Amino acid sequence: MIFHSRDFNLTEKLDYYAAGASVFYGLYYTPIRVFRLEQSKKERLLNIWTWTCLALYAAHVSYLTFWRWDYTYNMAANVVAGIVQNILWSWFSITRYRKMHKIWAAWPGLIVAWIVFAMSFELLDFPPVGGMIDAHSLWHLGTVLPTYWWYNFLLKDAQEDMAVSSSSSSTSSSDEEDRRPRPRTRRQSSISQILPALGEVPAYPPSERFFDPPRPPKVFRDRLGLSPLRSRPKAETMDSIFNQPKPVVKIQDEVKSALVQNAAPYPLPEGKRFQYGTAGFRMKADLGLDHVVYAVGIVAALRSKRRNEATIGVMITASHNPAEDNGVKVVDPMGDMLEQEWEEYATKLANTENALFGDVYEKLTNDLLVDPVHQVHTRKSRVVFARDTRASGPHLIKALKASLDALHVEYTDYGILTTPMLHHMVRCHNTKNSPRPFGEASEAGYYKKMANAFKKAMYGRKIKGHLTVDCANGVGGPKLHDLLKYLPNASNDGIDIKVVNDDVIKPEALNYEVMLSVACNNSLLIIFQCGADYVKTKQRAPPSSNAVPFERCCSLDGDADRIVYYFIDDNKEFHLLDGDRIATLAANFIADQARIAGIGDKLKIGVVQTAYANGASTEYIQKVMKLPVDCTPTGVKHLHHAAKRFDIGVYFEANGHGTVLFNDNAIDIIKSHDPQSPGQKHALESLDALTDLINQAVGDALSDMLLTEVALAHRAWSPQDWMNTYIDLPNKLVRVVVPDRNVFKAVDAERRLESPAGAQARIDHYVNLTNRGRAFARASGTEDAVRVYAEAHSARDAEKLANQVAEVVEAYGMRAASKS
Ligand SMILES: CC(=O)N[C@H]1[C@@H](OP(=O)(O)O)O[C@H](CO)[C@@H](O)[C@@H]1O
Repeated sequence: MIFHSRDFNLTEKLDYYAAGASVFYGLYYTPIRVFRLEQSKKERLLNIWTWTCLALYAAHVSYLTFWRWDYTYNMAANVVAGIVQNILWSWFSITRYRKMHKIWAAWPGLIVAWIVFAMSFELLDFPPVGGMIDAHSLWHLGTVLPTYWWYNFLLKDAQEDMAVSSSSSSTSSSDEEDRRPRPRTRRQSSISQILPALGEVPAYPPSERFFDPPRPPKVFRDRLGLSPLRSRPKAETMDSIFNQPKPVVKIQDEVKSALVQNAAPYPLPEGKRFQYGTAGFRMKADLGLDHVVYAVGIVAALRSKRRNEATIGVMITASHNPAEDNGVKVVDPMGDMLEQEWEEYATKLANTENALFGDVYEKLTNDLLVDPVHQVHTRKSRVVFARDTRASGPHLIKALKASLDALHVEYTDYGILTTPMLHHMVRCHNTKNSPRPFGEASEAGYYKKMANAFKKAMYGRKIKGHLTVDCANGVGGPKLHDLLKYLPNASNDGIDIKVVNDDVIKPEALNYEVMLSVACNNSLLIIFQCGADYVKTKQRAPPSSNAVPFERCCSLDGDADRIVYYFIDDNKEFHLLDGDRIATLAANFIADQARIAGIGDKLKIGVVQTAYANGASTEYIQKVMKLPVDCTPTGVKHLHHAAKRFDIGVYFEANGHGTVLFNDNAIDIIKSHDPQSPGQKHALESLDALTDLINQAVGDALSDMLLTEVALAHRAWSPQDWMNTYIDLPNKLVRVVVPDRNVFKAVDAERRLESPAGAQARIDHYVNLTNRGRAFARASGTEDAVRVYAEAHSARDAEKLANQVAEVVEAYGMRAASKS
């Protein structure tokens, strides 16, 4: 090997400058990858680092060119830059390897060791062997192997990155809107920086990136040339990795038999078919729900492994259903609803005979957790769970623990919580060590976060009069009493709250719209009319609220994940302020604060509704508030997903489920914007407080209640002022029982029926005959029924249209049953 034997002045300089550039580039890139400086929230840091490195390199070249051609200095500069990188990569390897247990994660550290070994030739110089092979040439020779090795590490690291990103995005539902691109953060993810030739790669919130599921999706494999149709030389190796037959993982016999044995008290009822619906499984608690809950424990265990040991939540509740019902649902790592694809696995397990639990678990492990690259099944599972106050809760928790025990899952039992509190806990657990921790995973942590944010968001505003809160005799009652211990009262710039229907001792008192009469002193007394569902469907205040005219009242549902407001006027007329009203109030308030803060034009604010939203509210948002509105199928999982497309997405179902989501871009802007006036400062601080006050994991009645109070106080609005913003179109909701609701398949965000054939044409016919008429029918996801909604210019027309559509549904339902 001959090195530098024919150097000229110019070639020598080019050699040194190029080598310096390569070493300095390493110094530049290493902290970017190790500390993820490419994330949008670290943009400022990245800019500073870029300019520092450019300045260092320019100074280095200038010194050598214009000052002194100094070999010792050049060597020292390169060695120092190299040592810094080596230390960082070694640290990166140790921490990554500990976390992932994958050999390739340790490659950078091993490459460093190799480079140090090769570099020792450079430092421990010796006379050229045979007058030709000197120490310097051997050092260069030693750098050939790590290049190949390093390239492979970058590839693996990039694939891992894409797998993480794809998991964050894979919550897409199948509806049309969900296929639209998500808003991009300002900077692309690291993969697009490493492999720019791949083109655009969607960027996802950094907070979601640390979960690490297997296997990049096909679109990325194609882009990487990994699909069988491409024939690039490298593709064959990678292709064979991704397209090999999956290895078969055998689950230990003792785990399989524990799954079967522990299930013994919870048999699958004969002739029953369970389905994961709009909000998990929901049914009469004594008709086999314990079997379903047992199966859900297995789903949660699998899901936790799949999401890289993230904590998964399980909530036992049937929300607004009657007291004898119960239900169960799974909460994903960021506190949102279970990814849609997994509902199918939950349904499969729930319908599995006890004797087959071990085999089905083994099959799902092989299908979902194992491929030649990822052996996710060896990871741990972590689950947290809670229940509402229903009498069947403790038995169901026992069933859940039985399956978690069989699978050696690490779990925390939170006892009794509201549904949104459990979602909060899940997100807190999973963001504990992330750049955006959600909070403390305890009840006190939840109350403190909300109470502090409430005080800040109020910004000294006064709340007029007290608020009466009907807790539906559900879990919201005791939890609201606990929250009040942290909230200041009105005389201390806080809020006075009168709690009604907070009896959790009588389980049968929960929720109810059901008219129940009991004998009392020889007379009939009507009790238990309470809860958000009662108020919304009966358009009546619960008798126990005893509200005087214009007093603000609100009702929660059984698990406190939805809320509606209402008041009576001086003619004792009832006025409902439902989820649509809360959405318009919140969106209006937030958009105003953003405008006052001087950041209105930097943020995309939008509202998401379902087909049940009153047409007048949609028109008001679009025409008066001038904000975009998206419509999704029923169920908060759809709304939540759609709201993520905005910087600030406000979503509410008309029945009061909903919240507001702030994406990373919005939070960065709110936190970093430099206020130009005291007004701007106030508005920015209020917005900042709202990001904590609002439970962004899921719709939360307690948090929504405080948000509403803050918005009303800032505007100094009475409930009447709020009501006057627009006039609702009269509407009617009807529940139709048919032999098989599944024959009713809806499309276009559930606004039209695709089947049974001909039904939609009949509905259209009646809608066209009605002044300002709108109507639709869809199968419920939580009850065995079809729901019909109609609105029109007058209450009579709305009622007539609803009945006409209900008749269409009944007729087509019967016709389908007689055919089958
Ligand atoms: C018209 C209506 O209120 N539907 C409710 C109800 O769903 P259905 O699929 O309509 O049964 O329960 C869901 C879960 O609680 C809730 O998200 C939804 O808004």
